[in-house]
Amino acid sequence: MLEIINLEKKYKNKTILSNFNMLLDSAGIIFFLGKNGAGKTTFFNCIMGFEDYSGEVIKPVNVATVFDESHLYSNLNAFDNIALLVGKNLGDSERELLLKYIDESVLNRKVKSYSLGQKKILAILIAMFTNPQLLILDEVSNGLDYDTAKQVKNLLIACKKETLILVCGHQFDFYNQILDEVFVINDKKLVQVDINDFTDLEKVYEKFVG
Ligand SMILES: Nc1ncnc2c1ncn2[C@@H]1O[C@H](COP(=O)(O)OP(=O)(O)OP(=O)(O)O)[C@@H](O)[C@H]1O
Repeated sequence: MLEIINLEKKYKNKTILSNFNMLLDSAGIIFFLGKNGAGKTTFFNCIMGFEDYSGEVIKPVNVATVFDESHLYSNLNAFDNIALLVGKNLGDSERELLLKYIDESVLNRKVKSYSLGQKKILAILIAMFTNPQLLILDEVSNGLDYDTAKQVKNLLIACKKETLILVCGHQFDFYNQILDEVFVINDKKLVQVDINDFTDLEKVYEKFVG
């Protein structure tokens, strides 16, 4: 599903990511842990092809990403956003999923009136409606209250059954219970954590970064 071979990223002469290798061949949530400036977004940008790099990225054809909510059309309602950004009519199950997470009265309002959580949920749903084999979510847990975080977690659990989802973020509680694999990006290197030894992200941080 996703293979990274000897990926290296430099900005001018400064190496940010060195000799990254990774093979992910099944669906699930893959968490990338790293302190501020470790290179998580840069790695995601390389995978998406938004940055140049050396090495190889072998990825599925259909990849979706949610970096923030800025791509939503704020003067349009959710249905018009979906029509423009997904480019197809929703099927019954997709419509059901949409209504499960956002009330119809909200969906009919312009996106600029949405809460941050409603925008995030809509952005993730729009990404999912494009049927990606690979979904990349950069810091999707930022700024969510307890209930919205729970909703987004449930949505990700529903999505991860069939989709490979790469995530990063600093709210460890949010990710502890939903992740399937953990990688650490630290000191320019990518290290996979043995999931059999995994207890929680705080401990991984202390062991690999702190
Ligand atoms: N366009 C750029 N030019 C030069 N350096 C850059 C550029 N973009 C990112 N960097 C540097 O690359 C390093 C990695 O940044 P990146 O944003 O990938 O980190 P991050 O792990 O996502 O951090 P955070 O958790 O704070 O979001 C940082 O030192 C950053 O300053």
